Amino acid sequence: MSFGARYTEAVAARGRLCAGIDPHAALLTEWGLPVSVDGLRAFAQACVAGVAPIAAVVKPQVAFFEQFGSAGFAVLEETIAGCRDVGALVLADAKRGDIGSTMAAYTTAWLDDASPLCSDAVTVSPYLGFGSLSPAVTAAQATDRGVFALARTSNPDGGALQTAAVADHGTVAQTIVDAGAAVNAQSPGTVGVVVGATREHGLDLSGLGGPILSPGLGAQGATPADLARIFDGADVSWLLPAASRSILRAGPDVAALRAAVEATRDEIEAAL
Ligand SMILES: O=c1ccn([C@@H]2O[C@H](COP(=O)(O)O)[C@@H](O)[C@H]2O)c(=O)[nH]1
Repeated sequence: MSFGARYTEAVAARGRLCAGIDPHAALLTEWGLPVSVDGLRAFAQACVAGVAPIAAVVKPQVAFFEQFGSAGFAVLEETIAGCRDVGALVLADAKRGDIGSTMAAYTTAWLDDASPLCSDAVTVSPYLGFGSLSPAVTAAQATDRGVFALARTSNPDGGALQTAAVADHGTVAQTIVDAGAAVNAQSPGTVGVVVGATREHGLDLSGLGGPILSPGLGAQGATPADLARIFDGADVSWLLPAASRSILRAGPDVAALRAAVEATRDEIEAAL
């Protein structure tokens, strides 16, 4: 089954929400956990129990595991496997991007069945040129996985580059959306794009044919009503709003985490 079909099935069954697993040091402390690998593991296990069984997509933020070195990566491996075991699609938020030959190694790490980090999809940075992502795109097509390319990010600094004009093609961000659309015309849903919920994006997303990951809800200030306004006219069946801290602050109680996922998802559904 193609990634687009797997994604559509997951969202139909569990609702439109990507729940982030972002073990910030401040959250570990709020949860009464030590800022250590043991704390990281306890945090991640609570997310596997409280978030992954009900969210359509979970997005571990790789940076928060990576900061603990190899022991952190071991926890990430357990977390990815645990989330997939309970039926969530795992989108590794690694934001990888490099020249093609190096991109091939990143692709092996995140999208190859033999890798302990293998996920259903991975975030990628297209700012070395969309073509540099070819190894990941080709692997995703061959294995029914996905890549999510940064287009118009949620942070205030992204605009200077991403909204720069490109002759006859709108903006830099629009070229990324259009390059993703060209891939999706061959293999629906393979390429998603990242478009933040924090501001107007100015993009034509109508021809993408793939998921639109929209971070920025909650901790970064965006609301479900903002989503409805910003994506008015887009095909919202592909829209995947994402929230991390605003859900995770409900922990460490597993039932409270579940309730926070459900409440966020229900607010999104009511607004869209
Ligand atoms: O444009 C982007 C791309 C990625 N992110 C990531 O999403 C989460 C957001 O966390 P919150 O706690 O909900 O703010 C985080 O992992 C970012 O690296 C993004 O925010 N914006």
